[in-house]
Amino acid sequence: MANQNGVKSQNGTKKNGPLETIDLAAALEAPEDAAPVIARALENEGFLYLVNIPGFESGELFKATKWFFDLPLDQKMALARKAFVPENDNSYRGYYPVIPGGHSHKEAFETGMFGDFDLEKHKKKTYIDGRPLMREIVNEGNVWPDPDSKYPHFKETIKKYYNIYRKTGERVLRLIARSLKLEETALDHLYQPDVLATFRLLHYPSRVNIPKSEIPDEAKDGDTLMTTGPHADSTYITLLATFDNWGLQMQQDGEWIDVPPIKDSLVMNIGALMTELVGGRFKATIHRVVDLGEDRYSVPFFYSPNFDADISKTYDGKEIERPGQYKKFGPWMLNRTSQFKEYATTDFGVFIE
Ligand SMILES: O=C(O)CCC(=O)C(=O)O
Ligand SMILES: [Fe+2]
Repeated sequence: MANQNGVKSQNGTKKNGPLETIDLAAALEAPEDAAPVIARALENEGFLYLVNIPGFESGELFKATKWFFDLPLDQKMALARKAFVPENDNSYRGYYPVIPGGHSHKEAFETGMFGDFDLEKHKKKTYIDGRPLMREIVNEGNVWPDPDSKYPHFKETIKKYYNIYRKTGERVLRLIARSLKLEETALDHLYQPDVLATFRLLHYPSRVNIPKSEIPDEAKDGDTLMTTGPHADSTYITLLATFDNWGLQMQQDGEWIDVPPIKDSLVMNIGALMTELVGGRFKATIHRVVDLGEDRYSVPFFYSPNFDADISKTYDGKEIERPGQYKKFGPWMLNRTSQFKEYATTDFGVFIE
């Protein structure tokens, strides 16, 4: 397993195992020092750690996450997306249960858009030939467990951490803009009025006690049992709390390398769209999650631009060729999302300019 103790690298920044560690509070004080370190980490590993993140305290988020998944299944299913419970109204946000039979073995609770966005205005759904509008699906708002439950602060806690992750993403993107020799705020307009991001609480129940013969081959790599198979993330940047869990591994030179837990850190990695927008300069590194015999919890935030953000050109103005000729972020992202089994039966609706 990788070394969990930080070692000093030559430029004085701390490396934890294979990865660079960015002290975010210090990076905000001296962005000109941090920006090149971030760029180098994204070019070389595609992963790094953020620590000393203003406002972020993983224990509080873990408590809320664990509380949610400990709810009885019927209370969680009351929040399930329409694809799982047809009488529910929520198509995009909410809960999805474990879908047995694949490499991906997890339940999730998803929220998004808390910023300045007026969700009430967007609650209504319009149908064209029986199909909803894509824009309204992504703006449908969040669903919440019964407010009379024993954990009345769940919604406030999730909202608080959504905003901490979002702010962190914005800060890191400014450092990335700087590292690309752009104005620090050059990319900000892509993230207003709010990001079309997903904040996902995850629980991976362990399958070690299930007979091996009942576990699908796609979840096995020799003797290693996976709970999420090898993949690259789709969008811009992923910010991920792994709490004190091992299990996350990234691929480097054909080897699987552990990404060990570090207290109060967020692991950050790059998605495929960011790779395209920076002309291939940053890596969308393949990673997976291994089942180590215990239930695992994690909380990623898939930080993305807004629905209408133009993704047709690189940041230095070169046309991007991609299948489907998607020019706007929203339809591109939903097409990609529908390729995951958790969304395969979801109708994301009709796209109108
Ligand atoms: O749970 C983790 O540690 C990683 C999750 C992940 O890779 C993903 O959701 O894309
Ligand atoms: Fe991932």
